[in-house]
Amino acid sequence: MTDLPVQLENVTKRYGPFTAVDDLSFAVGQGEIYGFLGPNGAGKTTTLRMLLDIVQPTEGRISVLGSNSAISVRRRIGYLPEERGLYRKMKAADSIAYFARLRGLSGAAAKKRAYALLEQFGLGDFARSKCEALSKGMAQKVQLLATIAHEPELLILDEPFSGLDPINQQTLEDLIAEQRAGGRTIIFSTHVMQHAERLCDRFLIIAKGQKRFEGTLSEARAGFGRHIHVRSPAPAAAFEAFSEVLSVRLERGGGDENDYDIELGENADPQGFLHQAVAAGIVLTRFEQAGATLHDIFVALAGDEALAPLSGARAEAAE
Ligand SMILES: Nc1ncnc2c1ncn2[C@@H]1O[C@H](COP(=O)(O)OP(=O)(O)OP(=O)(O)O)[C@@H](O)[C@H]1O
Repeated sequence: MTDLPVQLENVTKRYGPFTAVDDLSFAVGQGEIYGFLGPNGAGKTTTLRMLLDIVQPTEGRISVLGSNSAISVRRRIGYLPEERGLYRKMKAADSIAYFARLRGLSGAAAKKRAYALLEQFGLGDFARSKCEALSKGMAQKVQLLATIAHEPELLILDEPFSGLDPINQQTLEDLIAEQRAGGRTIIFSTHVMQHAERLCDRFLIIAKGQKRFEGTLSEARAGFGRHIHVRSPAPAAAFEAFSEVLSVRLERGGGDENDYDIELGENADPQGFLHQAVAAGIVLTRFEQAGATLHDIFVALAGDEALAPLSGARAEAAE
């Protein structure tokens, strides 16, 4: 089908009358970090399981590392499932070595790698601890290390950040970035937009089984209004009267210190906003321009409101 590590064409998955994934197509390039974003029940896990040939699509075609079944190339794939699970009685190092051996490493190489990874990721002291004695976050880290121990060229991580504290979330971000620097291709699903915003080369937003957007952050932003953040003693109504202002949201308020998030039209010039403020004698003690965040885009494209037919600029962004 293609040289791309992952490609889906018109993939649909139905469970009886229910369509979990609806005519979904996307491709992931070699060495990309690809974010898979969607609200609960959007079809992310189902899609990742179809990629891995754990469940079969009702319709459509899937290619993974040049094969039409991930099972035949499983040694080249690392998969972190959404439901975590380690053998409770097995030691941390043995767990990692066990998964690495299943993926083709020799016993000695697997063990050596397990100890090295645990050391590298701050769990050296727990190498001989049974998994049942690890905290939830530590166990998750061990499972992640088991996912990468055989140095797979394609990593598929289902909600890898959930259950990790902020420090370990950062460690995981670094790990994902390092894996990419080593030439690997990574797909991960998440609800947390900040991770995707920082890490992903491209991302896909899915809702109700359907693709809402695929592309880069700047491509997503192009279809959205521009935001500015201002601090001013003036009331919101003063800004609502300006031309090109679509909405004014009070982020923090009180006395003379109101912080507003102001959305301007797509082609509006933020300097024009400044001129209007000066002309109206409005004091601004802060003025910052910002693109829409991935959070804004996600809510607009995958929130309830966006489940109605899309219109205008947002529909174009979702094409
Ligand atoms: N085996 C199954 N039988 C019937 N329905 C299923 C099955 N597996 C998934 N579904 C349904 O398909 C839809 C998509 O589920 P999926 O787990 O793929 O969503 P998700 O995007 O991963 O959600 P979450 O973020 O909550 O994990 C859900 O409505 C779910 O109930």
